[in-house]
Amino acid sequence: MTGVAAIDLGAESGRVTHARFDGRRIEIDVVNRFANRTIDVAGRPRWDIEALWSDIRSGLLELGTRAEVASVGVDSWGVDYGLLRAGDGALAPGSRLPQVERAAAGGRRPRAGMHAADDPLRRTGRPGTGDRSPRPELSALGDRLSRAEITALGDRLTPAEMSALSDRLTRAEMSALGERLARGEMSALGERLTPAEMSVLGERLGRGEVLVEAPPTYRDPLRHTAFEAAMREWGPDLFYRATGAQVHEINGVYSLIHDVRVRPELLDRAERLLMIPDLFHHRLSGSLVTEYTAATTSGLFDIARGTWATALAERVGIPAHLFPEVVPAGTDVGPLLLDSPTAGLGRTRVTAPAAHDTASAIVAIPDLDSSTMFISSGTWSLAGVLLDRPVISAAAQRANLTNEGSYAGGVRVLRDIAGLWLLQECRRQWIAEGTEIGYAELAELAGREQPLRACVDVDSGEFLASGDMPARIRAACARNGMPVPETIGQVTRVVVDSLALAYRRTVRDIEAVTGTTIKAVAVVGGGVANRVLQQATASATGRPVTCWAAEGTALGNAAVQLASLGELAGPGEISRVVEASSPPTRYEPIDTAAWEEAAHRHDSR
Ligand SMILES: C[C@H](O)[C@H](O)[C@@H](O)C(=O)CO
Repeated sequence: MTGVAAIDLGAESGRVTHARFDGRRIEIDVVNRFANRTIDVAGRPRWDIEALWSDIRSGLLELGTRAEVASVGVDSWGVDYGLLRAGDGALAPGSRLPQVERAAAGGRRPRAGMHAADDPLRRTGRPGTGDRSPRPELSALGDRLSRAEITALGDRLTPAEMSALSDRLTRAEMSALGERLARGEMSALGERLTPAEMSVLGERLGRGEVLVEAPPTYRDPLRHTAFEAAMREWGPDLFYRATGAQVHEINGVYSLIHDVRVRPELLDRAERLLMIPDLFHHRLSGSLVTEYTAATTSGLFDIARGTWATALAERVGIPAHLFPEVVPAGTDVGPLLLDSPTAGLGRTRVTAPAAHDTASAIVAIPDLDSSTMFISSGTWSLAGVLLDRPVISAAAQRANLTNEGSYAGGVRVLRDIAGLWLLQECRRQWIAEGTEIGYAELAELAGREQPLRACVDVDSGEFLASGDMPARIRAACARNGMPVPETIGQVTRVVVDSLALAYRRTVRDIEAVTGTTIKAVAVVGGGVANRVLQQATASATGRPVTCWAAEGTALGNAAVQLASLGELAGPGEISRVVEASSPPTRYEPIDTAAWEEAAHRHDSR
């Protein structure tokens, strides 16, 4: 039995899960579930990274008291990033890691996060001596010494010894040694290390890379204003053609452009940009890389060439040196470096899964091919197809279909649909008004209502921000001359029907833009629990719907980690295992004529 920790962070909530693989199926247990709240910083909503970190840390430590954890990896929502600055600027930005390409090419498990040509400190005895043999007596040393003794040893060790020990030291002990280094107490050490080795050691010693500020959120009204300004100044084509990414106000690139213009000192202080999941890989292992699927959601990554869109960045004033090395999903980014780890975390590796949550979610759909439209159903509904190449065209741009990277190659051509956010916000309002109600009850109430009485365009920008969603839905219905939903059940029914019609439009647009024929729909994620929505989806699209795991993102995250550990042989075997791990639920289209008519009525408005 192999166990890994799959950490899945959504816009509304996060969870540390324990995934146990018995050779046939993966069992997912939620260790802790926590809310993901934004904090107000100078009047702007920002992600509370410290709160998330503390929840992640306590979940992991708790899991380590009762299970052996072979690996841990984080996935999260896309588009958002954090800016890091080094303690005293010793980072060597931009130098790439040939062994990652070599490992990826040879299918071997890559090892990343180090900037020197090879991890000289990990294996060599004495730098520059050509002696590359490991020194067993040193790691044995690490095993024998107590923590206090290790700290005391700090200034007597050679670089190779330092590296052997660095795997065993907690972050606090690393920084203690780092301070010594900074005080020049160990200058002798400096003389023995090459600059690349010093930078590696600096990284491992956790030179206090800190977030320049709490990351901005995609619902920040200021990103909307920055988007409009960028569209006025450069127009959509510049961004779309350079990246193949949807031209959407949620993309992180627009907050960066705003900061370049309005707060240049912020960019001057920043050394590295990391996407949200990689901010946590950094906390867990000190790594300073970004995983590919996460990078492709930034609005700054050229999916066609597989590199950062540096020409676009320079054109809009974003310093290209911020861009980190990009590694494939499944990359080992280093040993877990938690302070006082619990027993089961002593040998844990940190592995970058398909770190964009949607990319992990579709790993949990068995045998996904281009004739099936996937829907990753959570705060957002990401509806699209998996193709072997990006689709970058005027038609795709008009339909605002984006291209995002996938695990083991392939491209997700999809649309961001506002999703269950509308229902989350309605529920938040009803609870604030004193009605405690759960999602299951909301679905049940909607199921009792007459379908298709009214619907709204869930993708119109009016529903992006938070605040009294039921009133905004009623206002939109009134504005469009539709019956205004009064009760909680009626409002929920409008959300359900409107989402199902949005999925129908997306089937039609994807077929038109990509030339594929969609024969079925596969849904994964928390939304599978809403049976009324899944039945409406089948009827609105006129296709059979198969629902897979509610915790599909965590399942996909874990499967990629297990493949990286050599427990699974890759996409084919992953399909077999996720199929065995989550029995599907199927829905067949009914009353399709009514949905056809409603769609025409709605689209003709
Ligand atoms: C803004 C959304 O979070 C993002 O576009 C989407 O891809 C996602 O990550 C949903 O979880």
